[in-house]
Amino acid sequence: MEKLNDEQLLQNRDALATHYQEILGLLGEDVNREGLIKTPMRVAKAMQYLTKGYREDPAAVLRSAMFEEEDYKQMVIVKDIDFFSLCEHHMLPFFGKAHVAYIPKKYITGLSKIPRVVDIFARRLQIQERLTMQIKDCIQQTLDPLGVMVVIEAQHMCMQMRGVEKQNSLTTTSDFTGFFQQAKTREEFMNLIKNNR
Ligand SMILES: Nc1nc2c(ncn2[C@@H]2O[C@H](COP(=O)(O)OP(=O)(O)OP(=O)(O)O)[C@@H](O)[C@H]2O)c(=O)[nH]1
Ligand SMILES: [Zn+2]
Repeated sequence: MEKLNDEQLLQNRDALATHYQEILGLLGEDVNREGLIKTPMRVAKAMQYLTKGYREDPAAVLRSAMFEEEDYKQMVIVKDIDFFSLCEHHMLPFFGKAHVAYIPKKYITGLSKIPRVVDIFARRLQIQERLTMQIKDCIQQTLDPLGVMVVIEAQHMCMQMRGVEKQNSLTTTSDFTGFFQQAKTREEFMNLIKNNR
């Protein structure tokens, strides 16, 4: 997707606000009532914020704190990373926790960079499966570790507030590379994210 510069971003924000005003009217609202006067611009800003991941580079974030570390060859796990995303089918939120593990080969990254990568991919229109794969691919391609695994547990508002209306269902997705192809390695990760809270 093309990167927007600041000027285009502001122009798009104005255009979005105009459209949201029309949308409010089409929903049967009185667009001139006091509570709604600023709503179109608020929604425009909120939607640009919730999709700002398109304008950020996750690999650059990982590389910004990438260190050579030849000796540590065990799993590094960052678990319980809260995220909020929007499903691309309904543009309704889905949110939950991401758990990420990798086994370094030559490089490690600053720990905070993993949740930053999760956020960059989450702040786009997504499906949970693709979010899972993109995080995995970005870490694999940038750090070139011996393996990476991503598990995401999420609730989808499009399944809770509407549609099938199942309030307690949780969707789990996972994807992995390298050493995580071994069931034992996956088990170790799954045990570590379940326990020790
Ligand atoms: N695989 C996958 N499906 C998703 C995700 N988010 C939403 N969906 C599903 O996308 C599907 C879209 O199906 P459609 O039948 O075209 O849409 P719909 O008529 O609104 O479907 P219902 O939600 O069943 O009412 C639904 O089954 C949603 O539950 C996601 O992250 N991954
Ligand atoms: Zn949906």
